[in-house]
Amino acid sequence: MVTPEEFTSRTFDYVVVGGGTTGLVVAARLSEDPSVTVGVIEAGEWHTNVPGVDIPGLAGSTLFNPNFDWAFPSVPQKHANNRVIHQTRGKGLGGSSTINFGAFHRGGAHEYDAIEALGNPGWNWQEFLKYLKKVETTAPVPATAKPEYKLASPDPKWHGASGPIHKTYATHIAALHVPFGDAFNALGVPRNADPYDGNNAGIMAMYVAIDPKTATRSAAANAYYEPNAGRKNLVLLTNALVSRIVFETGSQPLRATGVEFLKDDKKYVVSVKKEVILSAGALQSPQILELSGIGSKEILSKHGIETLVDLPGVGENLQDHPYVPTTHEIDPSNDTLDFVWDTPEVMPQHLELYKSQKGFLTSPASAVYAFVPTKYFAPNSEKIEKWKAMAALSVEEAPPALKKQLELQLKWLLDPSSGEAELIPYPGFFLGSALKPVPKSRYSTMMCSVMHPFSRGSVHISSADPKAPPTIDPNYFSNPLDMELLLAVLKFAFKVYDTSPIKETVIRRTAPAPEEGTSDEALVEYIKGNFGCVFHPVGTASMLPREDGGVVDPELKVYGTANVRIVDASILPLEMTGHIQSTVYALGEKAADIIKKHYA
Ligand SMILES: Cc1cc2nc3c(=O)[nH]c(=O)nc-3n(C[C@H](O)[C@H](O)[C@H](O)COP(=O)(O)OP(=O)(O)OC[C@H]3O[C@@H](n4cnc5c(N)ncnc54)[C@H](O)[C@@H]3O)c2cc1C
Repeated sequence: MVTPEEFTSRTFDYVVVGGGTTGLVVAARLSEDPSVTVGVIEAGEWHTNVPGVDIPGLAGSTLFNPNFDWAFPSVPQKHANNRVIHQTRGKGLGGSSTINFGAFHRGGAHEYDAIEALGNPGWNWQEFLKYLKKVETTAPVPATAKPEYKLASPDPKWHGASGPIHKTYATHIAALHVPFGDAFNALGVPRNADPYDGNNAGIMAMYVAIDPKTATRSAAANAYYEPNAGRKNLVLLTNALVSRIVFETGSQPLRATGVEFLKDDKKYVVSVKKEVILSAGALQSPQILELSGIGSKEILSKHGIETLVDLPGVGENLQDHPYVPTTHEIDPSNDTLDFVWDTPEVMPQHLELYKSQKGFLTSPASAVYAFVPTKYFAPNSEKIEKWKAMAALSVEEAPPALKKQLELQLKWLLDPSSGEAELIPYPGFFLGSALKPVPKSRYSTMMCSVMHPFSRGSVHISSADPKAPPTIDPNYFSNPLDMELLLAVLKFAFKVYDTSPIKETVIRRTAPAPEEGTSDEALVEYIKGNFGCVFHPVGTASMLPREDGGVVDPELKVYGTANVRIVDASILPLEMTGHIQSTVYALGEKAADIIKKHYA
């Protein structure tokens, strides 16, 4: 780490904006060549030796802390009683990989192939698979956990053996996860013994990004940056907010010559020789583009910013996974995480246990996930026909660019092997919901989520001031099909709780409480009042043809520029099933190869 004066005294070959998940992948890979210089600018700190970051069971404790979380609000959501939905984004070295919940998952082969089908040659499942494997080192299934899991039999051919991120199965599994697997199975949802082979539907145990040697989080900062921090050609500047990209006046296409940033309220510019790589994440890369004069002319002129490239796709096509929890009180003999809230005095014992890599703190709370195709969560075939008609109408009414995306989503909705809903059993009362647990009672919560929402939102600057948070409008449920689907997933979760061997332990449903009403209308109100997002925003600088609202081409180059690329989750044109971090790391790896090849 250096001072801003030292940083700006150099001209770097590459300046990476945002030392987050993808930014650090690209910086680490490009600086493998000692003749290449890379400068990384990160707005937050380098969080080292922080229990809330390192200890898997404490994931979530950094949320809302301004040192770790940008904690953006959304605008009031007009299709959800004007609620403001919290948009957590990681702040600090490693970005969101430093604060996320560690689930290490993959999309389905069809979702990666769709990226290619939307106009991006070379961005398909086979190509992604190469990089998904490059990212990871896979630990053997822990011997202690094997009999309990009964789901996991990974085939090494789908898994990486020597990448920087360590992935393992959780060593501590709440006993309840096993009967949940059985209940899903009883409802027809098949077990999937290795969901990493391109078919990710079913009920499964999920890998987590944890180094099993230390039982600590494995993420961008400790996997991609720390081992390379000693490289002379890799220079990191923290606590510096990038305000814009500086371009050569009159250049056509626009040529970036530097990056402007604020540190301790002082303005600096660092020079760049080859490229600027924007990796500020799906909510802030569009912000920096707009502050730099790239975006919709209409939006830029409103804020007094000269339009250098009129690119209306910037900040549009925002998608995320909306989720809603349902909670049941269960038999008090169950071992759940509720003790953390009602008997906090036992925490020191658990911290002690953790030192010998034992106990719940070694693992994320949830170990079993279900990705459920429509045919299982739809109540009947008439409903599927209704959803099909709604989706077809959305395709018909969509502008030409969006039509191509929605056509794919319609196909997946009807595909018996595409996981269109996610259900995550959580052993305890989930404090994200509005209700409060009764001390000494035990609970089980199911997170219910829709994987390919038909709604589209946007993120744009709210001001020309780089310190002003962007205006984030995920526009949840603007397409009514998303509410229909989420309602059906919630009702499917009720069915799971009403199926053996879970049914036998349930005392009563506490959220939504039956007294609040059991009609669809009442449940929709419950969803509106209690839903949140799973923090997987994508699409806001989509890799698509320019005429389809694209912001970057298949080489990740921003249209209208000579040397600015975007490498982060914003370039994914369509939301993926489940948890996107492994895909995001993989796209960072692929981007680094694209850039290296370009200059070879
Ligand atoms: C709370 C939470 C839980 C999640 N759980 C999971 C999970 O369990 N499994 C999973 O697969 N995925 C999960 N995700 C999603 C996943 O972590 C992200 O999709 C992924 O990390 C995004 O990577 P990125 O590189 O696009 O952005 P980020 O990793 O967010 O990086 C962006 C970086 O840019 C920096 N930055 C932004 N603006 C500026 C600026 N102006 N100047 C300088 N720096 C700037 C930020 O501080 C940040 O470090 C979760 C995300 C969150 C937030």
